Amino acid sequence: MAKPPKPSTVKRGTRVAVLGAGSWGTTFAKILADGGADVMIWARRPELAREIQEAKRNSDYLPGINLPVSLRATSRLDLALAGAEQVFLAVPSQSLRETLAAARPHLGANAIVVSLMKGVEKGTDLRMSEVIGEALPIPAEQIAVVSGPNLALEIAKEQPTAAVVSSTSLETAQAVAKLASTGYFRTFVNTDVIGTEFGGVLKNLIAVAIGIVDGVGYGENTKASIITRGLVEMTDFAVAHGAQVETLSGLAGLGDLIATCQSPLSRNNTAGRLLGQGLSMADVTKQMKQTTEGFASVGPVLELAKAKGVDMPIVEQVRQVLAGTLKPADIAPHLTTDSDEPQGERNLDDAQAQGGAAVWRSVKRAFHQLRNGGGSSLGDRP
Ligand SMILES: NC(=O)C1=CN([C@@H]2O[C@H](COP(=O)(O)OP(=O)(O)OC[C@H]3O[C@@H](n4cnc5c(N)ncnc54)[C@H](OP(=O)(O)O)[C@@H]3O)[C@@H](O)[C@H]2O)C=CC1
Ligand SMILES: O=C(CO)COP(=O)(O)O
Repeated sequence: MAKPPKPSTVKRGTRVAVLGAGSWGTTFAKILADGGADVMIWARRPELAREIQEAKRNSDYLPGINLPVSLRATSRLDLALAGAEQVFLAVPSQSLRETLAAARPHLGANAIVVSLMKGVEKGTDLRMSEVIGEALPIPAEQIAVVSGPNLALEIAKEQPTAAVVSSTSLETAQAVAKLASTGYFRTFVNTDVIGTEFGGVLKNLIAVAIGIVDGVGYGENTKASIITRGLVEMTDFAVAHGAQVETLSGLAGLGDLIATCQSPLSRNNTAGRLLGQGLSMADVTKQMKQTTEGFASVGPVLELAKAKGVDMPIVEQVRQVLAGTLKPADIAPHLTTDSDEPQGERNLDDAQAQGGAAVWRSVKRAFHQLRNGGGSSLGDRP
């Protein structure tokens, strides 16, 4: 298998495909087109492909947004993938494998394949990059993931933000970052695929918890406690699975956690709020018109946590609320414990976070860099 192209060989007008024309796929296609790539987006519904192609609009998912005139759309996978050097995937996580099976015959052998998704596959507990590695005959060096505080509608309105592109190959991450960069979208790179992917998966679950307590009517103390303890859970979990602790305090971890927990634009947050207001999981699922990844990944995440002996009390409470076995009003950041004794606050510098002290050093380093005009963001490199 040939090596992916070096960043220096990636030129403007590079042919890329985006599979999935929902809110994120369409927004990402806009980022790529605005950055100068030749983008074709695949929508599974021909009428949506036609609207994007002809009216440069996606009124189902991004009402009011004008898409770039250069953006092309099709409902045919073969046309979308023909000649694509980079292929970006933005379908719901649980449908990735079937989408890849349909795409495989049309995919170039050297194409870089990039997950924009934030989920874990039910049944296999695999991250999206792992599903790609299983479903396609390409080496890990040709696979990348993108994550960060990236609420689609804000970005579609060209409000500035940043993201991180991660691949085990720094060259691949840089090649993707180079294309996926424009005036309002700044991309950093790292090689910690595990931390980058799990950051995106886990913040969804904490955002559901935040939505629940919001729906119940609890205030800022409750939410701040859940966000803080949630970051500890996220870090413990990801590090136990091989992530670098710095990644969880970067854009793909803390950054995305803040955005998703704060914003009513977040579907996970919104779905949690409906649960907190008393709706059942089935009713919330019916009401949500878009993908709510947290609902599907709560089971796989808890299985993965159990396998590594990681305690995830907030995520466990989310599972119980979803299952209808815990009243939303009983969800709390108190962290379930069998002991009546007061517990020490297990912070990010706890030994279990394996090098959590490094987080603190990184935070201090980042503040120092910011104060001195440095641009580096913790583990994510420009
Ligand atoms: N929206 C956001 O702000 C962000 C989302 N993400 C991640 O991106 C991924 C996609 O989310 P998002 O775009 O928001 O989701 P949306 O719900 O907005 O869109 C989903 C897209 O996938 C298509 N789709 C649904 N089911 C299938 C299927 N079985 N096979 C093939 N295509 C299917 C939909 O087609 P149709 O319209 O025909 O139903 C639609 O084009 C998720 O993992 C999410 O976590 C990441 C960062 C930001
Ligand atoms: O991942 C996102 C923002 O970074 C989008 O979050 P939701 O899927 O909850 O809308």
